[in-house]
Amino acid sequence: MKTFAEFDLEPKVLQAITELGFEEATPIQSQSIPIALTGSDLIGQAQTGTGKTAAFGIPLISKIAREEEKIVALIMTPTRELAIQVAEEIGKLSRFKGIRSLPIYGGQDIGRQIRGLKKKPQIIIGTPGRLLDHINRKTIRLDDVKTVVLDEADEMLDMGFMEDIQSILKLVPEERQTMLFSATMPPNIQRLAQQFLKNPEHVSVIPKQVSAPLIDQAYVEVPERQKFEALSRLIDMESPELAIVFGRTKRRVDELSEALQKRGYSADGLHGDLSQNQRDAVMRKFRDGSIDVLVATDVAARGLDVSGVTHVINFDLPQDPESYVHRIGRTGRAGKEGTAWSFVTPREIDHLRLIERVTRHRITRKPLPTMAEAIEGKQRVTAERLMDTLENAELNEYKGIAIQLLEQYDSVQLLSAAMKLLTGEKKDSEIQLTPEEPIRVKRRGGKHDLRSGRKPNGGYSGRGGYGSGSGGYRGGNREGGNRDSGSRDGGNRGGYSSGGYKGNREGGSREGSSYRGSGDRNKFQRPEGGERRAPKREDSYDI
Ligand SMILES: Nc1ncnc2c1ncn2[C@@H]1O[C@H](COP(=O)(O)OP(=O)(O)OP(=O)(O)O)[C@@H](O)[C@H]1O
Ligand SMILES: [Mg+2]
Repeated sequence: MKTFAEFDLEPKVLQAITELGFEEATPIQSQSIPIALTGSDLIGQAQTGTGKTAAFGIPLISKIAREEEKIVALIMTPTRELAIQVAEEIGKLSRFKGIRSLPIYGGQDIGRQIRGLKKKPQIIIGTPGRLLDHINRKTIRLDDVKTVVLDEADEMLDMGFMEDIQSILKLVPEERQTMLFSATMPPNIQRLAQQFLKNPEHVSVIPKQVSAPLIDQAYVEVPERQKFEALSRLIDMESPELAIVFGRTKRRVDELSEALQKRGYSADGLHGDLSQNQRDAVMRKFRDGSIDVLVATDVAARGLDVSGVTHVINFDLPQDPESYVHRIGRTGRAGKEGTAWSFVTPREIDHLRLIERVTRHRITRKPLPTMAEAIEGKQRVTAERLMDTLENAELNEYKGIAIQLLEQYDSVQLLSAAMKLLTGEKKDSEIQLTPEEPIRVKRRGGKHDLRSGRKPNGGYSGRGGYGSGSGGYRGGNREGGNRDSGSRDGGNRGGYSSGGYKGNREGGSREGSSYRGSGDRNKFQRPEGGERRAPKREDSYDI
């Protein structure tokens, strides 16, 4: 492990890193920072929660001069929440250097953004749709941009942002550095890389399994109509500090968060149909702990970094393995442990097996939590609260009544009554959720490997993320890599018969590995005022 002092960074950047509490660089940071500082293009892949933001943020900030009054760096993210979060981290990293950065995303008052732009930020962090709006209004000019980062590039493609990204990048000078980061690199990413990156260096920090190593992964087989009961019991049994529950559709998320509230849980929902103010409020409440269950669509699957998320629960299985990896990666971050549970209906077992195969990780089957376990879990929490109060609170005012009660009643009886009261038994209100169709396994042509998208012989062979002891990836064997001709983008994704950057992947050279798909998936109308999505995704993958 390297310390940050080993990189050639200016004191003000180092100071900011120290202030953030980072002591050692994570593997992706150790490898990416020196390369990024040279200015070469870069594709960075590393497990969720291992510090990819700082891996591009630190070099990016290092290269900007404080006096600059133009936009010199552009970071694109697929979701608004991620734009806000990345902007925050960039803000913290550039604090002492005095670099200005600004998030630009849909749903926020454009006037406010224009006022922000007048302060001449050097770094813009934005979602593609709103960025284009500003470009069209001429409130953002990209003529001086020297560095572009595509965070979660594969997701941006899946959301149908390809054309927007193309239009944006056409306006950025050719002489620039382009970096692309994600935990997963499905083959379609190569199309983007070939178009927009020049001889990129690949940095992959991926051990055998793609998902982060500190996540305990389990599933329970549960019929659709029993899922809600299973969820309540699971939450009671595990008593998460903070949990994210993923539902498949916006309707599901609405129904689920309402149902959880009805049962007395402190939960709220997040999805793309809420107003930006509502989305921001929910995220704020979750970050500050005033709600402890966030129910969300895949809008929260990528990149979000909320410390204290101990549990991720897939109430519905995600459509594909990439999404699984990103969803569960909301826990087990920055060296902490986490737990991921997935609910699988009997007809979805095959889909779970596919996820296991692609992520190369066995997911442990566990029985449905029993009522007794749920009650025991709740009682444990009550007992912990009680002991905490015992140790930390001022109790003198209560002692008189306590002595009186103890004279009258048996102490065990008395404490049991107090615990019952504190546990706050939940109302067993009847909950009816609209059933979701089971996810079907879709044929995935060729061998799918989430670890693709790197050069065959240059893999990293050290530890994967912090805290993991597993060995690194050595060599590549992506065979053909046809992702899937019938997947969620309507079957027009088209595969690569052979991939390969720098012409050295088995069976293909860079020039020879042409993209064979038709571009139809991007030919659709952009919804009014909204951000663009692929049509297939809209109905089957509605976030
Ligand atoms: N060197 C470091 N030491 C300690 N903590 C770090 C270090 N670098 C980053 N972190 C912290 O780790 C957390 C995860 O970082 P980040 O969000 O960049 O992960 P990521 O790799 O982008 O994950 P994802 O794939 O989910 O987007 C953040 O809270 C960040 O502040
Ligand atoms: Mg990230």
